[in-house]
Amino acid sequence: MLQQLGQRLGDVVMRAAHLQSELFRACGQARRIGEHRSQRSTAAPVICTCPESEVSERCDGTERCPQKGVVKQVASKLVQALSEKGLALLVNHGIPDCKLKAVYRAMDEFCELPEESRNKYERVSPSNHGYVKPGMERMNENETEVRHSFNVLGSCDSMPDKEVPGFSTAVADLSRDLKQLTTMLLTALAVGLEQPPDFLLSKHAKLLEQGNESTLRLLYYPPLGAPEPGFTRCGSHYDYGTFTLLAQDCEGGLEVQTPHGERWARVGHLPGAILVNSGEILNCWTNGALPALKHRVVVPEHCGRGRHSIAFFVHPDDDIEVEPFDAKLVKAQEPAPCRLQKKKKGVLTAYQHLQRRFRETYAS
Ligand SMILES: O=C(O)CCC(=O)C(=O)O
Ligand SMILES: [Fe+2]
Repeated sequence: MLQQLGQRLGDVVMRAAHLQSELFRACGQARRIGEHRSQRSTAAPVICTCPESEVSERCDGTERCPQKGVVKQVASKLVQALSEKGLALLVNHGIPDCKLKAVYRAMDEFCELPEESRNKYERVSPSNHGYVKPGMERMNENETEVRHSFNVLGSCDSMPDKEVPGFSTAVADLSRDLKQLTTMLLTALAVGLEQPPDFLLSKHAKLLEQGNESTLRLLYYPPLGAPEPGFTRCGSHYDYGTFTLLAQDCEGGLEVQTPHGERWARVGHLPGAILVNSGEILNCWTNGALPALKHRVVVPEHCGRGRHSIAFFVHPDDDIEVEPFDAKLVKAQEPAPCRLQKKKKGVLTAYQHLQRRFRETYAS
């Protein structure tokens, strides 16, 4: 009898502890991403890219956590998040806020220059490097997209340092950290897909060098007042590459359509987090197992301020082909049509795919 009672008490205590930890987890998650505030917000999975035991004061983007342990912990969470939601919020990623803010400031100063100074750095097709003024790029035809972008390719050196001292230093500092984070994520993704650790890395061997179109894009969306028909910040689209890392200020406006949902949902702002979302090439490689995320940036109703964001578009090396990997890799998936394959003539390379998208979206 006493033994039975003891057992029951033990069970109750265990259950209470379990419920408490569930509650803490749920509260932490909700508090962090503010998902409970609006029905239209999406619950973006939060992934810590530096295990708790490794987080230290010194983890500021230059001090990295040991790769091996991190990769294992991130791998399955990342694959699950990208397959179910197409996105995740990365925390403890090691990229200090001050490096992001330095780039926001550099872009602010660039946008304050007179138009003729800005135009000296204009993007000239087919290169993707350089300044893109408002209205020059359209993700869809019906709306004018009001944003300034400065695309930075690792292999190009035309930078407005004369007009904005420190521009390239701020960009280089951040790019170095983003490349390091990307290396870890590509390794984790490969491991999560049950492939050798360097399976995806080897397809991105020239990241930020000649022969690879990965791009750091600085974005500034000027204040527009209230939403107005015919104008938006960024039309709905999929990113073109493997995945994108996105940092944003607290202005808001980013909306996503998760793979199995039709409605647009806001992504709550989690200070310091970096969003990762899958792009068209990852979608194609995995035959839809890791679907590309449709997203857009709307003008918030209350909009009184400008919005800053930084996107790091991760692309495979130019000559890598865009076709589904071996069927074994994407087992148990419905065969989803890969929209990137060229009819009959074979497959596109990463570079050809990108150029095709640029022809569709850039005015010149
Ligand atoms: O500014 C943003 O938050 C998103 C930008 C974006 O989606 C893009 O440039 O592809
Ligand atoms: Fe995008």
